[in-house]
Amino acid sequence: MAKSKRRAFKKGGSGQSRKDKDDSTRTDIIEKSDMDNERFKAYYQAQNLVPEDEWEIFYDALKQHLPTTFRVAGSRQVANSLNRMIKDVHVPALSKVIFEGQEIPPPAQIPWYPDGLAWHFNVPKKILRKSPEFKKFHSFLVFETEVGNVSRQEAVSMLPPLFLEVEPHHKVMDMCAAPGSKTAQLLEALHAQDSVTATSIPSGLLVANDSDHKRTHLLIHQSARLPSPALVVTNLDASIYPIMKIDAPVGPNGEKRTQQLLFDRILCDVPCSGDGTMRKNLGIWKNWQPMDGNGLHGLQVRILQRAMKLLKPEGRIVYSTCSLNPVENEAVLTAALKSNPDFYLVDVSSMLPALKRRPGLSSWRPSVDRSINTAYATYEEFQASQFANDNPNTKLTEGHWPPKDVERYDLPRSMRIYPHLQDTGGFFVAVLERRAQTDMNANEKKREASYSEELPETKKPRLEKEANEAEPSTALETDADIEIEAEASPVKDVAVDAKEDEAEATSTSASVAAPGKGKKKEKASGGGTFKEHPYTFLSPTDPILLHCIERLSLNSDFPSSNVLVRNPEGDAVRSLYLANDLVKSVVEHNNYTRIRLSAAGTKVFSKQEGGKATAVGGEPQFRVLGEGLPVILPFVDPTTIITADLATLKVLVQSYYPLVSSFVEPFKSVAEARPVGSHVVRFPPEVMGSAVLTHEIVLPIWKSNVSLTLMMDKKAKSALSLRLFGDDITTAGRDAAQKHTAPASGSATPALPAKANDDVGSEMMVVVQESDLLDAMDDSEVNEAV
Ligand SMILES: C[S@@+](CC[C@H](N)C(=O)[O-])C[C@H]1O[C@@H](n2cnc3c(N)ncnc32)[C@H](O)[C@@H]1O
Repeated sequence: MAKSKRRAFKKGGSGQSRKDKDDSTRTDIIEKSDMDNERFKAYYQAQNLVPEDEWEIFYDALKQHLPTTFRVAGSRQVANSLNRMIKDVHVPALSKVIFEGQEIPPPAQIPWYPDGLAWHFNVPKKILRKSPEFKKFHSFLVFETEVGNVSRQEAVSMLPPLFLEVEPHHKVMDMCAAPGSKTAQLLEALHAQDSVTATSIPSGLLVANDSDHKRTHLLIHQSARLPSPALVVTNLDASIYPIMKIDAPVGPNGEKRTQQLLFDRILCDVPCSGDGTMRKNLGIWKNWQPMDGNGLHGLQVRILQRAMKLLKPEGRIVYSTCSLNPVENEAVLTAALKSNPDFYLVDVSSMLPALKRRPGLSSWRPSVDRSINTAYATYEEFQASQFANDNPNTKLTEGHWPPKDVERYDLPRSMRIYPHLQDTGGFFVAVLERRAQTDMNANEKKREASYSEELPETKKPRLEKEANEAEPSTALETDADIEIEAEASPVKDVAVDAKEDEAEATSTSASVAAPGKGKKKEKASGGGTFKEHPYTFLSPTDPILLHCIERLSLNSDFPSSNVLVRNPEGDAVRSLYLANDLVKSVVEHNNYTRIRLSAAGTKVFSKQEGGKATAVGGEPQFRVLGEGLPVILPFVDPTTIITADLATLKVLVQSYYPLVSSFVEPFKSVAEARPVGSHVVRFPPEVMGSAVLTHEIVLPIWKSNVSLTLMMDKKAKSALSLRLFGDDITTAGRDAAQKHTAPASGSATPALPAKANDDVGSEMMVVVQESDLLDAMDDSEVNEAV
């Protein structure tokens, strides 16, 4: 088979990268002519997914190449600025591109996405490689993706966070979050108040969870693109997620109290069979069969039911899948709504009016076997059948079928997105809300209380071993009401707790007391591969912390009691993280191994390794990180910030360690007068020849005895260089150009605040080659969530 004819796939929701597989053993290579599946046709025609006369259009759309889509990410102000650049600079440059005699349409804004911040274009890879204009645009996208200003994400995958309507004060949970494209959107909503240069500290919280340990780390990596003190990452099975504790207001006698952490917003973007992604994951054509959806139904119901228990009254849940199968969608909703009568589906037909959608189905027939047997209209019919008699182990439950009173669930309020409606993948979204407590009648409350008995006995999810081992005792709590509980004893020293936690993490079993339920045996939460270090909050008088505060002249508003470290000793030895109050509360009141806490807050300071890394007196030197700077900037004394011009920035971008003496005045004298260590430089808007800096940018530098270093990750530096100077003038970029493999240069475009998001001190310089750019794009396709 010719390579050009082969297209690879990943199955939706499985997260398997094409690079994970050895070509010789792959069965996922498919010819265009293989895009046909009789079982798929028979099954979905039996469901009346679309009107009969629309079937061919729908089926044909599934076989078409999926357009490339991306979202301009980051905080609102930065995003709007980059969006203007795309509109005013890139789109005009891409209009009227003729390739092999054909006019290629430029990228266009996705009409339903708020503020026109999402784009789509449908250009074959060949054009991206060969058309100079598209090649430039492609480089721009790759670099901006690297630094987090652009998110490559399927259009339909952008929907669930929009329907969740997150605000900065909300407590938000993303139950199945990896690899994290929706988590990024949720974080952006929490950070809606960020400015161009400074990150706000939202009062809300985002708990991003995934049961897959490796994917949790991918999630942490992705979320680092929008560093947030409000983020917590956990690694648990969402269907048994424990109710965590947080601080409650102090009691009347000043006693410390805790309360259950219930969420305002929960996203359930559950694992699914993924057949809505067939346009991209072509192997689904070959392997599709209805039992995949049947098998996932139970886990999906349990995850949604668990979310319902973790939600506040009047809170909102968005349930979504990239599956077309009603068994994974409407059937899950009815099963969960049935056991939680205080929930209802919300009519969101007036939201995103430009989005073309179809109402959720009110009737469907599961297939009872692989060969599409949809003969049974109701569960009762099925149970009474010879088939059920002959096949007692089918594991099909009542919940797989529509209930008799299906009308009462308002299923048409849920949304189906089909590929032919607006040239996207297939998707399902439903918005559920919990009634205010006073609206619940006594009967409903009673049913609510018996929640745990009502949980359907469904097949155990196929999870990683360690996720199965993590069965927190509080997962069995049935009560989701907010309870203020008096602490039996004052809050213990967190450092002591952390050490105890670590000891627990290494044991194989532990006895813990579930609140109000006496002693109970619990499997070790820290089993399997959970080997995280404890989280310890530093004393505000910690000498290293005080040194960092002093070095940057942080004002007294800096939340110095919210700085934590991650090492067994609980000392400030390497990195310092900043958490907001809610994240601190989560860390302090929950055993970190039991909730398998994988990340909390964001890194702001790091020890400078090597060279002149010790200050006078032999103290280790710490520096502010690029990713941490926007978070601490609001607290930095403005008089300590050095002001510099574009010519200075150009020198800093061009070389790794320019000598202080190589700069021009007045910057040179200012830099000479500064002590060795971490400093912050602001570059005000300026025009210098063809380079235009439209917004102020603020960046961290490190001063050694004789030289300065711009503390930016190499890719962020290249992206900044391309934006500002129209070319990659960094050392890496010049090396690449010398090998005739440099990333394509773009025309000088207005600069955006750069995200300096890595640890330059320990960084290996790698030359970015043109082939890497295409691969990088491919990687983001592979990792992109659907
Ligand atoms: C559809 S993907 C989520 C995509 C993600 N929301 C995004 O936008 O990037 C489903 C995720 O659920 C995770 N998962 C599977 N079973 C789970 C469970 N029982 N609890 C939590 N996560 C689970 C998978 O590891 C996978 O990452």
